[in-house]
Amino acid sequence: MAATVSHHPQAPKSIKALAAELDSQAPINPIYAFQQTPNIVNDEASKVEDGIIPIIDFGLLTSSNPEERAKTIQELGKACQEWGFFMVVNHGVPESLFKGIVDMSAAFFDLPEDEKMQFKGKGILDPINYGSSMNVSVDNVLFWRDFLKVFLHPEFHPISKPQGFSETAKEYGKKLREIAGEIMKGISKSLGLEEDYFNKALNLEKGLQFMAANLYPPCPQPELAIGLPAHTDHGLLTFLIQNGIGGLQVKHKGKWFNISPLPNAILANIGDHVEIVSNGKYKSIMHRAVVNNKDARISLPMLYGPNLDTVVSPAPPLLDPVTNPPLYKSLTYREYLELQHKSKIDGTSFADHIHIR
Ligand SMILES: O=C(O)CCC(=O)C(=O)O
Ligand SMILES: [Fe+2]
Repeated sequence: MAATVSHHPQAPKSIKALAAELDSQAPINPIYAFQQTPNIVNDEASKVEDGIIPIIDFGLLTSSNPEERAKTIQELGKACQEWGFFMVVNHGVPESLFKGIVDMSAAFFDLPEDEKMQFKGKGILDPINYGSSMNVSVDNVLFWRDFLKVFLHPEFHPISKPQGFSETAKEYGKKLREIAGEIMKGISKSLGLEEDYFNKALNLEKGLQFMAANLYPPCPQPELAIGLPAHTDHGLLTFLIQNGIGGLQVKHKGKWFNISPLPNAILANIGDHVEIVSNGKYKSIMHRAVVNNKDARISLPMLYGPNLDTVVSPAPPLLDPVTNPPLYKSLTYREYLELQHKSKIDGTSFADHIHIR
């Protein structure tokens, strides 16, 4: 099932091409205006506030001073439990590398439509996948977004255009992978598990890691469209950077918050597979992307997950038959992704679908 707007006969090849054709007065076609509940964006927009989310100092998390490290692990655990989102600072990734990957992604979306189409994917596990929208196979709607996904690990998949993209993606992927590994050790310890628990149980050495680039072109009627509907991320950790334009909203204690990351911080969130392994102690948090009528927004999520063929289950050392029985079914990451892809986006965390009732 091709995840592209060309699926709809009346639609142009990408949201970028559509946005370029529309003038600012053009009425938006309802196929871009899907919301899980009618007018969710309109109804809830007034409740959006600027959120202050926890900050994790990566230098302290990896400190050789045991007290500093222990204190930061505690803060990390609190951030996972209360927000599911946090900003990583003092991470050592040079600003030039952030700029490099943002610029390369912008250059990709600027390629002629026919050249981008060479990378059109067929399924969620395609290592290189360019398209628009989300689950075109099951949702009768399109979202105001074009995307590119590239798998970086356990195998690196080079993409031939634009020139220099692959080199930058490789370097960026390697740096973020090191950071993800340390954060997973911290999360493991914060749950009371041994530091290498996730690493060993989920075979993270051969874990899936991919980058995505999302382009949200300016939209003439942003209040009627949605960039990405509310969802949680699969996998363990997502790291997000953006081109300085806001649009991410996170649901916290029943309210939507606008998130504006600190410059050069990496915005991190935990995914469904941390929720499963922690047996629900840390929840994967709903988030969505809204669009605006002025600036093109680029966001770059990097997903770090288990090995595709490893079964993911609640961690046995955390369980107790009476006080903490397993709440989630055991599935391989691959099975989870395939099941999720067959399901309609319904505004719930997909982890809820494998909840043992
Ligand atoms: O664009 C954003 O800020 C959010 C992107 C996102 O949630 C995703 O790609 O999963
Ligand atoms: Fe997401």
